[in-house]
Amino acid sequence: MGGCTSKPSPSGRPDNPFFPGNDYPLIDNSTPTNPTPSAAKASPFFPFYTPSPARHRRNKSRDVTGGESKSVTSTPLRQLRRAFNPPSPAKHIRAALRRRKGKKEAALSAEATEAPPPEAGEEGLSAEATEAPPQEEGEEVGLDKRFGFARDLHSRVELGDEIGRGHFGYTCSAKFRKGELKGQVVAVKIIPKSKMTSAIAIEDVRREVKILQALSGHKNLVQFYDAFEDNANVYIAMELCEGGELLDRILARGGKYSEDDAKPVIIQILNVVAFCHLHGVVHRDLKPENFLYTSKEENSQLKAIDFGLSDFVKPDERLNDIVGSAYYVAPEVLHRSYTTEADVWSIGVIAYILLCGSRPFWARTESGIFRAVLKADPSFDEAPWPFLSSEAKDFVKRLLFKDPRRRMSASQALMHPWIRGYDRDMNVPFDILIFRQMKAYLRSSSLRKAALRALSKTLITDEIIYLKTQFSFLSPNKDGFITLGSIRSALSSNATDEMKETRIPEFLALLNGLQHRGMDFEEFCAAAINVHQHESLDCWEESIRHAYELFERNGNRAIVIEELASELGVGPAITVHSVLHDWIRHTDGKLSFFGFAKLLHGVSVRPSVKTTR
Ligand SMILES: Nc1ncnc2c1ncn2[C@@H]1O[C@H](COP(=O)(O)OP(=O)(O)OP(=O)(O)O)[C@@H](O)[C@H]1O
Ligand SMILES: [Ca+2]
Ligand SMILES: [Ca+2]
Ligand SMILES: [Ca+2]
Repeated sequence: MGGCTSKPSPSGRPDNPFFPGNDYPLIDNSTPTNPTPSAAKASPFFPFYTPSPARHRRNKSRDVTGGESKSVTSTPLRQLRRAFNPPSPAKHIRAALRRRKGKKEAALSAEATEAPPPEAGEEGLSAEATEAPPQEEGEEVGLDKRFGFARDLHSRVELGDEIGRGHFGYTCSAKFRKGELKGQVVAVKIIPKSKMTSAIAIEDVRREVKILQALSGHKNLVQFYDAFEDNANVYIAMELCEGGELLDRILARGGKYSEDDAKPVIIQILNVVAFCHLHGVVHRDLKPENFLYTSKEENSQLKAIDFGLSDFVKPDERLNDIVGSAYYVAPEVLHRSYTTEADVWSIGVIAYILLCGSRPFWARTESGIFRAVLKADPSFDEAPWPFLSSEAKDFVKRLLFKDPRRRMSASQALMHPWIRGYDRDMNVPFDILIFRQMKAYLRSSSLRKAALRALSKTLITDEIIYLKTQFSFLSPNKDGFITLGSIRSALSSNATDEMKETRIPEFLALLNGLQHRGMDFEEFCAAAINVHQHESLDCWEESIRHAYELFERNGNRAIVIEELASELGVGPAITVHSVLHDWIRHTDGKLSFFGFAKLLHGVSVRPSVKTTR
């Protein structure tokens, strides 16, 4: 069964992912962050970056609060200059860029006049918009903009020229005047306090620094040095990356990378993102602009920057605020219930762009893009896709599964056949997804455990290779067993302080089913098998039939509805019973094939949702 391949992307919709592009960008007021729609447009902390230059034009003309600064008004040009082509037909990125540059002014004025009224009820986005809680007027008056950072920037650091700009701040080169880093040239990101017009915006900056500080040390993450403040600004001193943004390299190449050139880029991105996820951080703004090269050299190291939209997430928690950049945003973010997999989607978008030079989800307006993200399947039919390896396509498709439960995790992606052999010395980090699976397994009923054990006998080679790697990570003493102690020591090596102090104890507490015993590889496979991912394989039907046969031989038993209900943790309601009726075979009272399949998928116990915005 080892040769089983993936299915083509689910419900392969052949139609064009373009939509008539005259929708008003609904997202503007769909997040509760925003005090009011108009204030949201004026706020530089508006958490969603529109790809449409039109909005910035409108902002400018409509902005009566004076909240627009140089950095925001400079963005439309930057984004126009940097637009990718639509996916269909895939065109050479450079040619389109040249064309667009010529038409820039015309396009700007045309699009600026193109703002039709909002469409009601579309995609649920406008419905969600009404959920935005009202924010008190004049909140800014009482805002405490003290961060507790050092106030002696100017005596310790000499600021140099501006080297970059974003929505929130600008970045300068700088030099330490004294101390350990004396003479060292660094980068200082400067975020004006005048832009922090809400408690949430202030909290975002606080978190940006905290996360950078907590994660600093990974080779693909910008090194943090120190944070400062004065009455006007917050200053984040970090490693200077002199090689420019990944986006510029993509554009300089004309958009397309050979498979072998794309691999090291994607590996570095996956590496740092798997690290973030293990440490409980979702980046939420992964895009080629937010990866910098340390030097101009072709194979210099890539560093993730800009944790301005990042957040902490506990293993069991889901986030619900809609943030990110439209082209890269995952469907479940738009549905307001997501966790680490949302970052993996963004990496899928980056991988798609690297390999073909076009965006997988494209439209002329924000709401059009969102519709494409939610509904359209990216095209793999046009050049260069037919000429790329099937592994490359499978890889990208598995990052872009709309169902986050089917999507690969970052660690898993590093083990995908397309890149697995590329870097022999690669250390694949522990997968947070395995942890979630193990936790769920340890808490499930003996019947479900037996079902999972049967299914794990149908794992394919690629799955086994990945599970072996993860197992050997967790059982460093090589005695063939995972224990709480072995998990602790595996996670502690290379862990950040934050990880050691809070995260590892949290992990261990959730795995307390292992308190008095070990777990061998066979059981680990049952614990870690991901039913939703396994289901996306071509051989699923065959696989589950075979698993049921095994389960019939040594796992199935007579069960009554009450017991089943309590095993599943559902109440004794009559409606539940009528549902569970089909799960039990009438002839002998044992679990039916239907019940077996249902049991494998588990009952979805509603996870806690973190509400931050
Ligand atoms: N460590 C660094 N070394 C060199 N340049 C940097 C560094 N950090 C940031 N920059 C430059 O400054 C730009 C803005 O930084 P950053 O993306 O962190 O700001 P932002 O205001 O959060 O931007 P955004 O609009 O993307 O949210 C980057 O795109 C990059 O060009
Ligand atoms: Ca950025
Ligand atoms: Ca940012
Ligand atoms: Ca921020």
